[in-house]
Amino acid sequence: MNEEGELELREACGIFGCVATKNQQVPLDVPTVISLGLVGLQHRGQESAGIVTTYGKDVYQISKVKGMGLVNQIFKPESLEKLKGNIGIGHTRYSTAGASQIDNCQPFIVETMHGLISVAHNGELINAKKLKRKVLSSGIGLSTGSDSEVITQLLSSSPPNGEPNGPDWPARIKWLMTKTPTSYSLVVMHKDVVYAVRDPLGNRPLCIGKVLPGTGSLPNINECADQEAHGWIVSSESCSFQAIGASYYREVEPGEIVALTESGVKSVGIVERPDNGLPAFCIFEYVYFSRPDTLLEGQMVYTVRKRCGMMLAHEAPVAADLVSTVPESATPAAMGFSIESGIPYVEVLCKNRYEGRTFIQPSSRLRQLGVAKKFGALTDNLKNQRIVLIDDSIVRGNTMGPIVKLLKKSGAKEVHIRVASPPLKHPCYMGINIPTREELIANKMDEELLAYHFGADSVRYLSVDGLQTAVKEGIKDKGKAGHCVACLTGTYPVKLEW
Ligand SMILES: O=P(O)(O)OC[C@H]1O[C@H](OP(=O)(O)OP(=O)(O)O)[C@H](O)[C@@H]1O
Ligand SMILES: NC(=O)CC[C@H](N)C(=O)O
Ligand code: SF4
Ligand SMILES: [Mg+2]
Repeated sequence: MNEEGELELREACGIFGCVATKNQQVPLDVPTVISLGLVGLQHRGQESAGIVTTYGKDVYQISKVKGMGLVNQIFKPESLEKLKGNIGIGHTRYSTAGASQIDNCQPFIVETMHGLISVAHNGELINAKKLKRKVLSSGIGLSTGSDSEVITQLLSSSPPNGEPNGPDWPARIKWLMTKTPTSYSLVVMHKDVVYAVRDPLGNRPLCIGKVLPGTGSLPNINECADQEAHGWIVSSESCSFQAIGASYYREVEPGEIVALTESGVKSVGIVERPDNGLPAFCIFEYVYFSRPDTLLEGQMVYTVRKRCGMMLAHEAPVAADLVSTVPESATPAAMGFSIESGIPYVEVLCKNRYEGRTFIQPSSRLRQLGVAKKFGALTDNLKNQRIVLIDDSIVRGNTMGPIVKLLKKSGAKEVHIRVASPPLKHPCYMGINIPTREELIANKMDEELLAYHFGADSVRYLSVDGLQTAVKEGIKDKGKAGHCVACLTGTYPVKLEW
């Protein structure tokens, strides 16, 4: 909730982990690698960030730096100096549960029977309230409003079969996973291991990269399979690998627990989905949240967005002189629309690069002002032109109205809005703070009314089928892929229990 008491559509957090491999002549600078990794994930969370590191020898010895703000503001050389270790995890946050304040800043650290554990979480527990009651009734106090703290506390209790041979973290993680089906991608650090965990539905992304000696080269993993790793990393998105000189290794599978140690990467368990149904990977990661250079399910997000634009041109054609984008995230879809329709792609809006993403402004008033400050019209390109204007999504409708006004005022003859995703009508309970039903403009107006409201000549959305087809086209094993489309259809991947 913001100060006006309204829920906002926010992005998902970014999580990152790194382990240096043993016997390296020049050891990997793990704190710097993690901070670079988090910069690459900055688009997923801009409220606060934190890094925890250790040498993995003493279960009570860790160093941590956390703060409010952007990664580069928090991790300056002086603060990176404070981080010691050859293994660590990091987080960059957008709050979905618990206020945006330093107490809720991640990674969370708690002391367990076996020493300290640190946890960074992306997602939102669908049954957080129930689990919170469970934790509290077992006599454990909670000090924050964050569901990620609930995860950390649940991991600090022994699994039902006990631990006759010492701490069994995979068993503890599996036990947690049977208590909550979604939504979480986690990095859990204890002593000398980072566990990378993806919930059984695979709702949030998580992938592994191999750090190679030197920087700059990014060979395909098949080309560098024989090269010795300098370290291993795990990240919400592969876009963060490029800055580190790491190559993409593989995704963490839905329900999988992978251990990263100085000896390498090992799958240490998998929790099946209860009904053996398909995964429910968030389709909005493709539409808006992920960076276009990220690989999801073996395909580049940019390519999928382009295909959505092509599909949209096919489903909702219109006679026009040019196709354009509402920058940034809609640009690949606009390219796709242009290719499929044969109408040239021309830029009509100039974006102020110092203005952030509008969704995430802390209040409605600021969001509206934000839109006005964010765009200028490229008048020479649009005078007397019939424009097809592509956006990736319409949520509250704050962005589109002022833009159409600006374009018309600047001389556009017609503005036809084409949206590269279906109408957003239902809330998300899995890690994205989509506004309430009442605030979502698609619940108040159909396409015709929206066109009138925005002052546009027409509005058309992509169909749910069209979006799913565009996403599935590039997935190799189509039979195994499944996506959550709950905010578009109202059908949730699991029963909602509070
Ligand atoms: O209907 P609304 O409530 O206005 O929200 C929809 C807009 O918000 C997002 O852009 P945003 O400015 O967040 O980021 P971007 O620059 O990555 O496109 C999205 O891409 C749409 O343009
Ligand atoms: N966006 C997220 O993934 C948030 C994680 C967690 N629920 C929090 O609010 O901190
Ligand atoms: S409801 Fe929408 S935003 Fe939430 S996980 Fe599902 S597809 Fe993603
Ligand atoms: Mg946008």
